Amino acid sequence: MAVSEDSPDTAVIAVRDADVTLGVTPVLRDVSVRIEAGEMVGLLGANGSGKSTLLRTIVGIVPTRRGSVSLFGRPVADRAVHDRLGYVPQFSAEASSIPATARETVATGLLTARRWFASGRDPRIHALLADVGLTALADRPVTQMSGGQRQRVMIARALVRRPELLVLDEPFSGVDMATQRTLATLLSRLQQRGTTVLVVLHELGALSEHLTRAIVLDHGRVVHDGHPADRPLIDPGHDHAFAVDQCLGQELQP
Ligand SMILES: Nc1ncnc2c1ncn2[C@@H]1O[C@H](COP(=O)(O)OP(=O)(O)OP(=O)(O)O)[C@@H](O)[C@H]1O
Repeated sequence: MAVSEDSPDTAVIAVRDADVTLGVTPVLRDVSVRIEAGEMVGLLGANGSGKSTLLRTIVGIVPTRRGSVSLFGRPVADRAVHDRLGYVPQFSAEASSIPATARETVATGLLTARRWFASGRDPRIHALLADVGLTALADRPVTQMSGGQRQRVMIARALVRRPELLVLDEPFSGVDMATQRTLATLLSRLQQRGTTVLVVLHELGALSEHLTRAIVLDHGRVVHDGHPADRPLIDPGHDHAFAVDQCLGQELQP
């Protein structure tokens, strides 16, 4: 979605004309994305299309070479916005090596520069473990959990400081269909309570009926941005028709 330079900054996420290069590889090209409060947006695209890089750019881990990112109307470099943000990276990158129980892992979400100690007995942690259906496994080491259980621990950890914006990178990856439905219901409940959700997906899957918008990336560019139920006819000769069709299952124009 194009964003004009002088539009007011009411968006929870505003990425403007962003180029991102990793090493010498251009990964994102001229990306503009605007997400308003209370939306639940799916970010889709083939492997290597730049989804994780865009998420990392949005949370301030990866810098833009050109363009800008703001959260809640402030530059992403402003540390104040990070208190309002929960980020769940792809679980294999973080959770699989954590030598801690579910309770301890969720408690680390309370750590801040000002508060070095977080008790695993904090009532918030108990409530969040119940929300994600892990009360019975609270004292099990994360390393002994299934992929879906680890995802739920990491989501609970991201929620412990009650973020207004929750950003998740492929939370359904390696997760069985029943757990995907549980996670989809959880995310939908959060959205109904007012949390803005941005989630990287390989396919619309269990979240399709809950998304307010689907954004498709192809080779580092936004090639579709609309409601998941939108079925625009796409010229099959269009450069990005295949990518959009693969992600959204749309009818191509004969
Ligand atoms: N550190 C890096 N240095 C150079 N290129 C990188 C680096 N990290 C990722 N890339 C490249 O950037 C491109 C986008 O990667 P990214 O992980 O953002 O894609 P993705 O859409 O999330 O893929 P997947 O669905 O496989 O997770 C890929 O071509 C990848 O090889």
